Amino acid sequence: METFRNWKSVFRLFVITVKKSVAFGLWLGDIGCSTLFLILFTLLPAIIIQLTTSSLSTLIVAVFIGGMATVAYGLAALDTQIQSHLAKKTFLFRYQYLPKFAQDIFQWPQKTLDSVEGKTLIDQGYEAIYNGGNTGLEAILNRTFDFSRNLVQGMALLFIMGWANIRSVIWLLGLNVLALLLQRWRNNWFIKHKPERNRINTQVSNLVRTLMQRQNGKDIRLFHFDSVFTKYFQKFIHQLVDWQRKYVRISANINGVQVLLNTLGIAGALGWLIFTKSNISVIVTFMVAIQAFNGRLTTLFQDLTEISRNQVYVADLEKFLAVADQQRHSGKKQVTAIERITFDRVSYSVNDTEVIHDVSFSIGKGETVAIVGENGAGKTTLIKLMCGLYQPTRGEILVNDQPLREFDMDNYWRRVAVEFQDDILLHVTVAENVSGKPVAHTDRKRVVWALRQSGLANLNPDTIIGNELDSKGISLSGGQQQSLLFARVLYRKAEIVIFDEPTAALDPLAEQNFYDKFMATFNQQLNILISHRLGSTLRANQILVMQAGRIVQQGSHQALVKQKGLYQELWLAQKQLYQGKE
Ligand SMILES: Nc1ncnc2c1ncn2[C@@H]1O[C@H](COP(=O)(O)OP(=O)(O)OP(=O)(O)O)[C@@H](O)[C@H]1O
Repeated sequence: METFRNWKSVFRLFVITVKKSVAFGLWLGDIGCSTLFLILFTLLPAIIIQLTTSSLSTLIVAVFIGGMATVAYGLAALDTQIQSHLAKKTFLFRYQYLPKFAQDIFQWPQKTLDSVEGKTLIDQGYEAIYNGGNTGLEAILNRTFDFSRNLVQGMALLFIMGWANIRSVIWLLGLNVLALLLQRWRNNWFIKHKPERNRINTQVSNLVRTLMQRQNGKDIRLFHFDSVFTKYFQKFIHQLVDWQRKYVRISANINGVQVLLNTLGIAGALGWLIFTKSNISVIVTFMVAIQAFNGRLTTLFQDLTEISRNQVYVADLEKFLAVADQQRHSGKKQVTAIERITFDRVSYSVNDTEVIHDVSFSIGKGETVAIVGENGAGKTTLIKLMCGLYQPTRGEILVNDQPLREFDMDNYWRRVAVEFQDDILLHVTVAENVSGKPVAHTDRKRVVWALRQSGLANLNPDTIIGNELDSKGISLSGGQQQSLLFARVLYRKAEIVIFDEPTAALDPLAEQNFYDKFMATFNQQLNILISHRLGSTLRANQILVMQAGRIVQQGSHQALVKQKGLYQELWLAQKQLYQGKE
C-alpha cells in the first residue's frame, strides 16, 4: 500500500516536468510493442515446426515466417526508440525539478533552515532527486517503467506456458513466491537501517561542505586543521564501510538462495514435461518461454528491490516538501504602510533553551532604536524575530497592532532592508548584488547612487565579484564588502531598516560617512541599529541594553549614561579605550 502511495507521489512530481499524455503514451507504447514482440518471438519456433511439417508449399511457409519475423523485429525497433525517449525524459527530470526544489527551500522557516534536522532534510531531499539514475526518484521512475514492461511480458509468458502445461507453471510460481519473500526481508532491513546511514552521510557532507568552501582554505592551512579533518573523515568513512559490509553480506546470501530456487523451478518444470511425454511443439514453446520468463523474473525481482529500496527517498523528499507546505499555509494578510512595531513580552527558544526572555518595546515610523549589549546577549536573534525569520515561542510581535504571524511574509519582507553581520555577496555583478535582481530588472541609476552614498563611487556596477562564475571577477576588501552591503540596503525603498554591526569593518572615515548617510536617508523609516560602538547610540531616540536575552535597561543615552548599570560600564570602558587609561 505504502509503495503505491509513494508511486503516486513520484508520478505527481514527474508530470510537473513532463506532460501527462506524453509520459503515459510512451509508457504504454513501450509495454505494448515489447510484449507483442515477445509473444511473436516465443511462438515462432513452434509455428515453424508446425508449418514445416504440414503440407503447405515451401514458398507460402517462407513468406509467412518471413512476414512474422519482420513484424516482430519492426516492433522491437520501434520499442527501442520509445525506450530511449522515456530514458531521456527521466534523465532530464532531475534538471527540470531542481529549480523547483530550490524554490521550496526559499519557503522554509528560518528556524528549520538553521537546525541540524533542516540541513539533513535538505541533504536527503537533494539526494532523492539529484543522485543519478540508480538512486531516488529517477531510479523509481526507470525501474517502474522496466517493472511494468516485465510484469506484462511475464504474464503473457505465463499464459503461454499455462496453456502448454499448467502444473509446471504452478510449480514455478510457488518457488518464485518464496524468492519474493526473501527479497522483502532484505528490503525491510534496508529501510530499517537507512536512517543510520543518513546520519553518517550528513556528517560527511557537512565536512565536505566546509572543505569545499574556498574561503575556508586559508584557515584550514594556517591553523593546520588537516589532521582534524582526516580524523573525522576516517571515523565516518569507517562507520559507512561497516554499514555497507552488513548490507552486502545480507544481499549476497539472499541472491544465492534465489538462484537455487530458480534452478529448481526450471529443472522441475522441464522434467515434468519430458516425464509426461508432451508434444515436441509444446516442449519447444515451453523451453523458449521459460527462458524468457526466467530473464523477466530476475529483472522483476531486481526492479522490485530497487523500487522498494528507493521508496525511502520518496519519504525523505515528502518530509522536505512538507516543511515548505507548512510555511505556505502561514499568514496571508497583506501589509499596508508600517507605522509601528511592538514587541509584547516576546520570548524565543532554541532547542528548549530560551535565548530571548520576555522582551517588550515599541518603535514608530521615523524613529531609531539602538540595541547594545555584550556578545551573545541576543541582539541578532531579536532582529531576526522582527524580520519574521523566527517566530516567538511566547508573546507577540505586532505590526500596526496586528500580529506579524498573520501577515504574508513575502509581502512583509519587501518592506524590510537588513544588513546582517554574515550577509553574503554572490559571485555576480556589483549591480545584481546591490539590487538583488537580474540586470534587466535593476534600476542602474539607483545602483550608481547607492554606490556613491556608500563610498564606493569608483566601483563599476558591471564588475563581477569573486571568480566562481567569471575568472576575471575581483575580490573586495572586508570594508568594501561591508560598504557594498550598505549600498544594498540603500537601494531598497524599505520601511523598516535594520543594521547589525554595520561599521565593524569600516575605517573611521568610512564609519563617519555611514552615519551621515544613515541620518540623511532614513528619517521616514523604522530604524534599528545594533552596534558595539556606543558613539552611534547618541543619535538614537531609544536605546535597549541587552544582557543574557533580556532588556536590562532602556532609555536615551543621556539618561542611561548617568544610571549605574551595564550601559554606563560599556560606555566608560569604550571611553577609556579611546582616551587611554587615566
Ligand atoms: N539558531 C540558533 N541555535 C542555537 N543557538 C542560538 C541560535 N540563535 C541564537 N542562539 C544563541 O542565542 C544567543 C544570542 O545570540 P545572538 O546572535 O542573538 O547574540 P548577539 O547579541 O547578536 O551577539 P554578538 O554581539 O556576538 O553578535 C547566543 O548564545 C546564541 O548561541
